[in-house]
Amino acid sequence: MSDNTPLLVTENLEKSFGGVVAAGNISISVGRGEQVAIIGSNGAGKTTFVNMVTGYLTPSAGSIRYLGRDITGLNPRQTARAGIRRSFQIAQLFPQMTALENMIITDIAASESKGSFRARSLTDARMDAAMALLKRFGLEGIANEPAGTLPQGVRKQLDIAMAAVNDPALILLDEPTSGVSADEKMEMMDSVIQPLLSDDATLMFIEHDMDIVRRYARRVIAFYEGQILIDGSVEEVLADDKVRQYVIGGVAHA
Ligand SMILES: Nc1ncnc2c1ncn2[C@@H]1O[C@H](COP(=O)(O)OP(=O)(O)OP(=O)(O)O)[C@@H](O)[C@H]1O
Repeated sequence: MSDNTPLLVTENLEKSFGGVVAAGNISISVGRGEQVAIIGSNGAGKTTFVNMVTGYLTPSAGSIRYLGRDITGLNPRQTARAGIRRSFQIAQLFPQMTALENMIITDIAASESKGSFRARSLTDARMDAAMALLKRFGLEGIANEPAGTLPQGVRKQLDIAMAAVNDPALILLDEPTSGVSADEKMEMMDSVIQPLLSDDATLMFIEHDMDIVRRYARRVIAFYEGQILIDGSVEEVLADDKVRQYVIGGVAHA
C-alpha cells in the first residue's frame, strides 16, 4: 500500500430492500484528510450508504475498499477496529452509564478481542485517555453525569466524541446537527469539528443545512433517489441546477 492509496473506495455499491434499490451505483474515492458533506433529500440513500461503509448493512452488490483492503461485508465491530467510526442520527449511548463510562466502553469495544485481558479491561491509561478526549470536546464537566440525563445536543456531542475514541482514520457523522436548534447548530459543529480535525481524521458528514455544508465541507456528494447526482467542490455542487432543484429545493428536514 503506497501513501497515495485512497482511504475509502466504493465501486458500484448497492443496497436493495426487496425490489427497491435504496442506494445503487455508488462509486467514490475519498483521500486522507478530506472533509466531505453528503447531501440529499429524505430517502435519497445517504444513511444507507453510511450503514454499508460502517458494516451496519451488508451491500447487495459492489465493493468497499479501505486503505486498499477489501472490507465489503465486515460487521460494525470489524470496521470500527479497522479505523472507521461513526455517529448516529439519534445518539446511541448507554443511558444509565456516565459520559466517561460510555467513552471507556467504546474504547474497550474497539480494542482487539485477541488482546490480553489487560488490553480489554479498565486501566488507568484507558480512563485518562477517555477523560482527555472528553476535555478536547469540552465535555469534561459532564464526565460523571448519566448519559440519559443529558440534553439532546450534548448527547449528540458525546456520541461524536465516542466516534473519535482511538483516533480513527475515517469518521462518518449521520446528521450531526439534527434535533439541535437552528441557533445552536453552528456552535455545536464548531465544538465537534475542531477536535475531530486536530487528529487528521477524514470526515464525511450527512447534512441538510447548506450553511453548515459551506462552512465545514471542502467537497460535496449529492444523492438523489439512491444514486449520486454529482460529486465535486462545494461551489460546483451547490450551484448545480439539478442539486438546486431536487436537493436543496426538496429539503424537508428540521
Ligand atoms: N431497512 C430498510 N428496509 C426497507 N427500506 C429501507 C430500509 N432502510 C432504508 N430504506 C429505504 O431506502 C431509501 C433510502 O433511505 P435512507 O435512510 O438511506 O435515506 P436518507 O437519504 O438517509 O434519508 P433521510 O435524510 O430521511 O435520513 C428510502 O426509500 C428508505 O425508505
